[in-house]
Amino acid sequence: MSQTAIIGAGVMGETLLSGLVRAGRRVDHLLVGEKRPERAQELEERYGVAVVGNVEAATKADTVALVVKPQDMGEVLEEIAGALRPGQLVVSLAAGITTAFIESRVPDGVAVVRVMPNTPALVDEGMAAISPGSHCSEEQLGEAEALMGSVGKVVRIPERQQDAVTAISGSGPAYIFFVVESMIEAGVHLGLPRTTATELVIQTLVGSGKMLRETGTHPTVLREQVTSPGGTTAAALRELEVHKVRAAFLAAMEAARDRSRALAEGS
Ligand SMILES: NC(=O)C1=CN([C@@H]2O[C@H](COP(=O)(O)OP(=O)(O)OC[C@H]3O[C@@H](n4cnc5c(N)ncnc54)[C@H](O)[C@@H]3O)[C@@H](O)[C@H]2O)C=CC1
Ligand SMILES: O=C(O)[C@@H]1CCC=N1
Repeated sequence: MSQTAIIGAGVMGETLLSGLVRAGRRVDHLLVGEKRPERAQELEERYGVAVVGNVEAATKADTVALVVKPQDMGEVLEEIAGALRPGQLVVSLAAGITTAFIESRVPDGVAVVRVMPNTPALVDEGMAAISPGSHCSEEQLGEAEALMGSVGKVVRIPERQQDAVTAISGSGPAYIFFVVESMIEAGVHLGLPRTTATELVIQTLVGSGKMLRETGTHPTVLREQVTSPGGTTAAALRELEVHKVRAAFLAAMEAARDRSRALAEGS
């Protein structure tokens, strides 16, 4: 069995680590590189995984997953480049960072795959989009697909779509949680106990998500089924249109896409 290293074990690094462990990956086939000593200790205690220096992780692993912030990527690549060798696979989960950026900092023959994951991977319901770099074989892309497939769904996309994907599914869970928070607050304003409002909103979200996935029916049709002529839903949706919520979603996701592009330029 090949060795996989995860360099940068914050929110997303631990999400991947925990998913691999849940999927049955032996911890002695995993290595972690993590800068903060207290975090390293926490992960060693929680998973029994070896936390080692980045250079050791990169040397021993066949697949190296880079899960540091985009701003830290240059420093990490500089540190591990000398330890990398042709045939290894580097999988980057960082927003904005292009395969060309990584390829220009690692030895020739190291394959690179760019991934945009999301946090529902923590409950094996992740959505990841993967794009191969310029010297990545079908087998190596398949390895990255299997890595992310252990924590959810995976799609292959051209790299030029990665900034848009980051805006939709990468950041997407935050928008959904924002809507959930807003609906709970509204319930409290309408006089419901907070616990009741929370239970109502979460189950409504889960039920609606399940309907979308299991019926395959278009969201517009599902929305129309809830909207009785002259009824309560029509009254609410009219307010959302008056407040330009649809336009706000478009502007928000354009801003996220633009921020992903800017991260590639190091800002
Ligand atoms: N949190 C999210 O929802 C998503 C995050 N991502 C990407 O994942 C990457 C990580 O994001 P988060 O986990 O949220 O950030 P985070 O800040 O929680 O984790 C980053 C980790 O990297 C460690 N680190 C920093 N420099 C290091 C170095 N030189 N060597 C070893 N470890 C180092 C930090 O100590 C920290 O534990 C980012 O590039 C982000 O764009 C992608 C999709 C979703
Ligand atoms: O906010 C961010 O930059 C990262 C990338 C996608 C989700 N979180």
